Amino acid sequence: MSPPTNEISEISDLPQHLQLENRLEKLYINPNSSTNQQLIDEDARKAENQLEKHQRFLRMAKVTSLRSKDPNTQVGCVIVDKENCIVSVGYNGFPIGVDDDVFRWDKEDPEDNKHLYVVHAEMNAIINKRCATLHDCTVYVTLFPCNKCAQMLIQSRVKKVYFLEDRDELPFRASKKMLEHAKLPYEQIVMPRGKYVIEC
Ligand SMILES: O=c1ccn([C@H]2C[C@H](O)[C@@H](COP(=O)(O)O)O2)c(=O)[nH]1
Ligand SMILES: [Zn+2]
Repeated sequence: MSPPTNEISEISDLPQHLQLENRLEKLYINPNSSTNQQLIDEDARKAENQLEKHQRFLRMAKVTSLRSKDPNTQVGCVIVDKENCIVSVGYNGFPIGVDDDVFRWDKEDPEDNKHLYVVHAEMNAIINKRCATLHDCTVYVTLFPCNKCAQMLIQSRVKKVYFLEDRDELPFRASKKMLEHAKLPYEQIVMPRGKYVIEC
């Protein structure tokens, strides 16, 4: 529907680039109106609630990581379904029956180091799942997944990965390349200080 006649003469007198600008201004929604402010406030509240939910699950992943016997890096992973129910947890550790006292946790000897034995937290969480499928689940992990874990998460068809810490090392760079190509989104969450304080 064309604008009223008197507007046509005003708008058509303007240079082309101003004509669009003029029309856009007429569509401009005033954020200061009470209705729009309420919409903006509601969006802000929803975003805050979402962030708090991610922080809660990442705090659980951090608590899970405390069970790891890796003296250098403890990793925890929590997987939740579409209803935000926890369906699995995992931490980095040696396989069942592989004795922590026999196998070494150090990493100096290329022929005998922990990386040859340790099961990653994400892998343990995938294996430990108490549901038929991880399809569309959300993964919370304290350390960004390596390339091998990224493969398993992609194959498990999880929906998104939230993480606390990242590393600029080849396995993690390769992981990002795969996740982005597979369109599996990931997001780093910042925890305010004190969020790990667990009242026992
Ligand atoms: O995706 C990952 C990557 C690493 N981990 C675990 C494996 C190891 O136990 C530590 C890393 O040890 P560094 O001494 O920092 O190399 O993290 C994991 O669980 N998931
Ligand atoms: Zn891994």
